[in-house]
Amino acid sequence: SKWNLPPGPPKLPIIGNLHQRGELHPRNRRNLSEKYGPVVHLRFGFVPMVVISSKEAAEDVLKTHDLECCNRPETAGIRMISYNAKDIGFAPYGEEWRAMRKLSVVELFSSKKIQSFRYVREEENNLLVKKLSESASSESLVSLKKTLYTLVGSIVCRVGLGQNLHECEFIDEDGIADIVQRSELLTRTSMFSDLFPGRIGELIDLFTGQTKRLENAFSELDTFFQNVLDDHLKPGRRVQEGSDIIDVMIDMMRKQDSFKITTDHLKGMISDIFLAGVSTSASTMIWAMTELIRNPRVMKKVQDEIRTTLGDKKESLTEEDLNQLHYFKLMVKEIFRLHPAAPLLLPRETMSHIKIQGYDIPKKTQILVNAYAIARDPNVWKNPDEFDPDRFVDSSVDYRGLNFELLPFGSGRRICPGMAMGIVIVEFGLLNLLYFFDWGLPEKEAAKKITTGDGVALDLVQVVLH
Ligand code: HEM
Repeated sequence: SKWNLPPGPPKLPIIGNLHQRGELHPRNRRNLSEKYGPVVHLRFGFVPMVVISSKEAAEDVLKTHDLECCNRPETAGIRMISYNAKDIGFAPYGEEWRAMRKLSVVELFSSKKIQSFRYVREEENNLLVKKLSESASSESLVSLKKTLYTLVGSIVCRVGLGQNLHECEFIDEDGIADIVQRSELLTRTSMFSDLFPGRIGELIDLFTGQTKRLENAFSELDTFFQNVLDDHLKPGRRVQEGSDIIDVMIDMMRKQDSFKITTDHLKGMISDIFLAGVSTSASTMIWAMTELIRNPRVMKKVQDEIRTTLGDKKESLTEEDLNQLHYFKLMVKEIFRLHPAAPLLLPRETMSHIKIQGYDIPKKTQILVNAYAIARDPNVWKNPDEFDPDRFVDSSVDYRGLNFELLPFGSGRRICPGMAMGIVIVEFGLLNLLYFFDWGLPEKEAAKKITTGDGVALDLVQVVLH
């Protein structure tokens, strides 16, 4: 080749590196960079791909070449849940993406909006504390997955979609974890036509039944999104928390005073808020509780700080209580480092030929920024696999997109717009769990485990009222 392409494993004819797909699993990703360096070239079928695993190379892509990369709805499942890229997360760079993102920032994520929904987060957390107190007094085990998906789902659905899950007719509050996980299955399901675009790929998917399987999985999600939309379209709808972003979009659609908003844009927005908002925050909290239960020294240090600072007598907490805590916030930062909810960020595609760390990256190459490997790079972090919030005591490294060794929310033009909301949901939820309760593994039986994100976290745990 006339180009200096990055190194990578040898490619077989036609399939390329398809037989090495497992290398892209979060736990294996570091192996790839250990063998080939921080910029690795792969090809899955006909799709060329570059995986970035160092902070310098990530900075090159996300800062220097930000404008030359756009997000890529790379699989059929993602095209479905993004309603053909009519959402924010997978919309190509352009006017529509800009308008949708701006809408979300003004109507959902501005600091004024986030502040004004403080009472929803406080109410939902109080409800959680009440439920957990009942589990504690009856000595029944608690499922972290069910508890935390329900907490985050209730907050996100109330704030973003105007749905109070405790009264909702079309979704059960305890069913949130299942529905989100079904969507994750959709994003993970690989179709032949994703790797070999064209008629032949589509026919093979049809004959092997993959198309049908994907459509079935999507249909349940789509029904939920359609119900949310129908609820907004009902004449005389009872608006509990004031009009939300979907009301605003419907209004804009009727007045035709913006870009041409279609039902796909509305469902794309609902899908983004629900899917991007719920599983990210819930899985971060599950990992925080898992690491704390596994590391009693850190658990004690965090709880001592919380209980000494806030005193022992509070009946409920407010978000202001978070401002007084220091070590607690370092613990959350350490969780964002060890367990980034989107380990490969959102896939990008080069819109022109660029150079990363001296390597040529041709136009239309998929770029995956391996935030997981970067946050565990032994050249940057001491004992990178250890859960140790103390590493941040004298460090100014932060996770808000400016330090490329720590990118749980991404960086650049596509940085997570829900970051401020996600942080407060995670921090305040954890604060309530740690202030009011003591946590441990069940005494006799082994704790049930769940696979989430990059590994196996705890699910069933024991809770005791402090
Ligand atoms: C702990 C919580 C969260 C984490 C760790 C997280 C992480 C991320 C990451 C890594 C990205 C991709 C950024 C990139 O590729 O550079 C992203 C994008 C996005 N996130 Fe979040 N997120 C969280 C919470 C939320 C919440 C609460 C919402 C909405 C309710 C949300 C909505 C979005 C959207 C719409 C995008 C796509 C942005 C675009 O492409 O322009 N996120 N998030």
